[in-house]
Amino acid sequence: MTHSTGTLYIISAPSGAGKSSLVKALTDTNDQIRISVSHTTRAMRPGEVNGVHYHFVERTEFVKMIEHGDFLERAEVFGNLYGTSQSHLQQTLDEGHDLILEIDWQGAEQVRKLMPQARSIFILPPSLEALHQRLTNRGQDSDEIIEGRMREAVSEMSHYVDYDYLIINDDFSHALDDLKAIFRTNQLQQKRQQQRFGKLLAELLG
Ligand SMILES: Nc1ncnc2c1ncn2[C@@H]1O[C@H](COP(=O)(O)OP(=O)(O)OP(=O)(O)O)[C@@H](O)[C@H]1O
Ligand SMILES: Nc1nc2c(ncn2[C@@H]2O[C@H](COP(=O)(O)O)[C@@H](O)[C@H]2O)c(=O)[nH]1
Repeated sequence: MTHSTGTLYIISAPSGAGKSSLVKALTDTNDQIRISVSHTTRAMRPGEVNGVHYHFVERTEFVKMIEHGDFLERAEVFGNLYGTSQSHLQQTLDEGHDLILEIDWQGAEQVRKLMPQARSIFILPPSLEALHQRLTNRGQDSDEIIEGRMREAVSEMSHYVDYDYLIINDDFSHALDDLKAIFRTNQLQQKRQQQRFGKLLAELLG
């Protein structure tokens, strides 16, 4: 019996493109996939729960965690610090679960260098107008914050070429089908590799 580790997925998108909504819908129907909970110094939004949406920490605590080498990757995004803690990451993969990191392009670059086997997906909105509308409709950020995020959107989107897969989130259910297909394909490939490895091992061991 061979043991298969899970796959690490990086998912990036400009703020408001629908990344978290798609990831939540995906994991609601697939219990093999886990979502990494990042640390952030951003203020908590109404309805967010500490430890569920993020680990909300003060900047001083975040800096201490950097000094202790606690982060796999970290970045300053829209004036706040965000990072992926190393703890639980390898354990989750070793348990055979796929793990999703919802991180920006700077974090994605750092993870690719450390874990080149990670698969990466970029999500684009159908247009900048739609992106603005989604940020407004979400009703969670002030106009000033929304304008700041819109200013960063084009620069964030220019990094889509570095990713393995590109999804356009126009119609939500179509985008979700695309996302599910990526995971299904990778899970099949993993299974095939596992079977080949098992066969090879059986041959070698006689
Ligand atoms: N295909 C879609 N059509 C219309 N609205 C959508 C679509 N996908 C997501 N939304 C809505 O757009 C808003 C932003 O989505 P979401 O919070 O998932 O974005 P995000 O990329 O995770 O943003 P952030 O990076 O800021 O966390 C939400 O209100 C969500 O319901
Ligand atoms: N490099 C990292 N980027 C992260 C991480 N967690 C989230 N993010 C990025 O921040 C923006 C804004 O998120 P919001 O919750 O404030 O809307 C988001 O689009 C991600 O790209 C992380 O751990 N590392």
